[in-house]
Amino acid sequence: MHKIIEVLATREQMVGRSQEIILSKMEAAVKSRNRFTIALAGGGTPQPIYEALAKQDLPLDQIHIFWGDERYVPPDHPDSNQKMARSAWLDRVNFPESNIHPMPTGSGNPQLDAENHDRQIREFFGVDPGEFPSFDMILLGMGDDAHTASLFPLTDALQVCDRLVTVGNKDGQPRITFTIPLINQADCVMFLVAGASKRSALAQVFAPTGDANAYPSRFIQPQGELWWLLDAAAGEEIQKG
Ligand SMILES: O=C1O[C@H](COP(=O)(O)O)[C@@H](O)[C@H](O)[C@H]1O
Repeated sequence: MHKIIEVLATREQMVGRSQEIILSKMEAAVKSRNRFTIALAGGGTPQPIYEALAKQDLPLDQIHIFWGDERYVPPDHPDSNQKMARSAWLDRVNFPESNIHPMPTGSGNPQLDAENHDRQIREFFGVDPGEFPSFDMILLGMGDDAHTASLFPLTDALQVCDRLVTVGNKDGQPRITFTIPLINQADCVMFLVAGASKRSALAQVFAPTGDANAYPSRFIQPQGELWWLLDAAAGEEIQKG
């Protein structure tokens, strides 16, 4: 793993820097494999990044969009991560619908939806059960409790290591989420963390030792690059060392 931490003075600079990194990973993947696979994060932090990407001239036919987690709500629900990314980016440009791979949330059975999406991802990448595909890039946020994707502290999802997708548990509410081994198989994982409310979780995640079950972002140790892009409000202490 190659870990890079950058603290940007403002949230706007963080947006600019993340866009730069996404575009350079996209260009490299399209050049070498004719395809760029990216999993998006939900929450408030990445929205301006998606809005900025919507203004770029991108090779849309070669970009495949997935999500690292999803709230268990219909796709047009205000809490839906898919809805946020569609309104901020995907619906603003001419994205081929067949390149958009949302997490299903419609069966009424979160376990079944997780299994179906697991199979969809395997079919897309052509991998057998027991194998983990490598996304070119996975974007992640981090909550004030150090959760990432929908991997919440002290929940069963943290122990799942034989599947790509599982059911997360946010205060008793189901979510659909990538598993830790799927995230860790990525070529590049980029955390986007902004705001002073994230400081204490960041201190726990960056501490030399600690309990990853209590601070799940500690589990994220990809085989490729790990970027932490922080704004100054979140990263003040980290910057001081
Ligand atoms: O619930 C979620 O929260 C995290 C963090 O969101 P943020 O608003 O603090 O940036 C997000 O990464 C995740 O995708 C989302 O479902």
